[in-house]
Amino acid sequence: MSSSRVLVLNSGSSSLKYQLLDMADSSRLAVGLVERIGEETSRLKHTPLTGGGAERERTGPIADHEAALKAVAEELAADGLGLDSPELAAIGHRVVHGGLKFTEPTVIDDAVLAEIERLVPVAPLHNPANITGIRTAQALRPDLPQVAVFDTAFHTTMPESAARYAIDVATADEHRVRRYGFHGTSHAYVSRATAELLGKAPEDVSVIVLHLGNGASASAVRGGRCVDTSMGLTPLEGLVMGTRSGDMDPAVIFHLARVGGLSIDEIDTLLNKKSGLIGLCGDNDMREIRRRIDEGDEQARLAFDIYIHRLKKYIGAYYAVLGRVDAIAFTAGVGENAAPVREAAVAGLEELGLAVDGDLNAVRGDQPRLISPEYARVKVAVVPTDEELEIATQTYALAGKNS
Ligand SMILES: Nc1ncnc2c1ncn2[C@@H]1O[C@H](COP(=O)(O)OP(=O)(O)O)[C@@H](O)[C@H]1O
Ligand SMILES: CC(=O)OP(=O)(O)O
Ligand SMILES: [Mg+2]
Repeated sequence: MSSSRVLVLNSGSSSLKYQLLDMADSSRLAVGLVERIGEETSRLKHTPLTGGGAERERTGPIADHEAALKAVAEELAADGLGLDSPELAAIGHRVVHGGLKFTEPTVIDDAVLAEIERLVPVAPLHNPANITGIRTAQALRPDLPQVAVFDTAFHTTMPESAARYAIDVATADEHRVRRYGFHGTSHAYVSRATAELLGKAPEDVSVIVLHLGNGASASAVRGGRCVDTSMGLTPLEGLVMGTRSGDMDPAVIFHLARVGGLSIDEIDTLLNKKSGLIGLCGDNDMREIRRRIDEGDEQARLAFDIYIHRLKKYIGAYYAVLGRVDAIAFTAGVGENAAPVREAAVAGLEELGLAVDGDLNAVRGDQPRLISPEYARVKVAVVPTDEELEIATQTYALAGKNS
């Protein structure tokens, strides 16, 4: 029997997203999500996409990522798609921080795992969950190749002028302090798909990608290579996010510690989990924020305006970094769905050749599409990201064929 299936695991700080794909035709066999891991109200939503089974849900406490993956394995087994299947060729893991060492997808062995572990201090929300996912998957299928696909890999092409902070070089080098960038799998996929939408080769286009999910980042991509991105040492820098502050004067931290009396851990939690949209208005879901704005809520309005102001600054900055821009691509939950965000981010940039057509912007869909008017010199696009398909493709290319 040929083995062409790949299981993709994307472990977040409190969630586990997964997809089982058949790489013979890149089709999805099952997809699902475990949310609120570690809380009393965990929820597993499993959707089989083959064999006509219906969507299923489990609620109740799921203590950690190990328990979550075991529950996922049970759901898959119930559909005859269990992890013990000989058709499974490999397991692909999204790993958020790969430092500078990992520039390509990598088959995981003990040394690779140790390196991912060493990077925990610079990705405290993400790498520990990734490691648990890998260990649990290894225990379930020790014979299978497990592949790490790194968020940071695509950004390793950034020039030193973009990657370095302007701090003492010896200190920076000693502690590996530099800008790594994240969401790279998405930036790579979306920049390529945008070139395709324009009918051009990736080598021939310059694109600004705006990945606006709960975490959010922008990137400047020239000829298929990343030249700058908004996230830094950790996924805290850059745009305003669902719960993260993005850019601010680093002296805010000293002030909060010295004058406010907050501990470093408290400030870490404040900036990573209680800031951004949720800190500004109490909600991190753009749907809810738009609903409140429609009802005249001033706090939601201001949160939205701050979010847009930052986004616009990055569009301008990356326009300048690239010098010439062929397209701006909006992606991820907010970028793909929130027409008012796209409209507001581009408003007033006509002098830069940028415009959004109201009717095209209002169209919903899951295919890449242009939303700029015919005359716009710089195209504006909505390009749905597919990190899982990209991870599966890379995993299968590396490990699938030999198994
Ligand atoms: N229909 C919609 N309209 C506006 N925003 C949406 C819509 N659907 C999802 N979102 C936004 O997308 C976010 C989730 O994006 P996603 O890319 O799935 O994030 P992550 O991968 O970081 O969990 C939600 O928090 C919400 O703000
Ligand atoms: C790196 C990062 O911010 O990831 P996510 O958006 O999944 O939190
Ligand atoms: Mg995401």
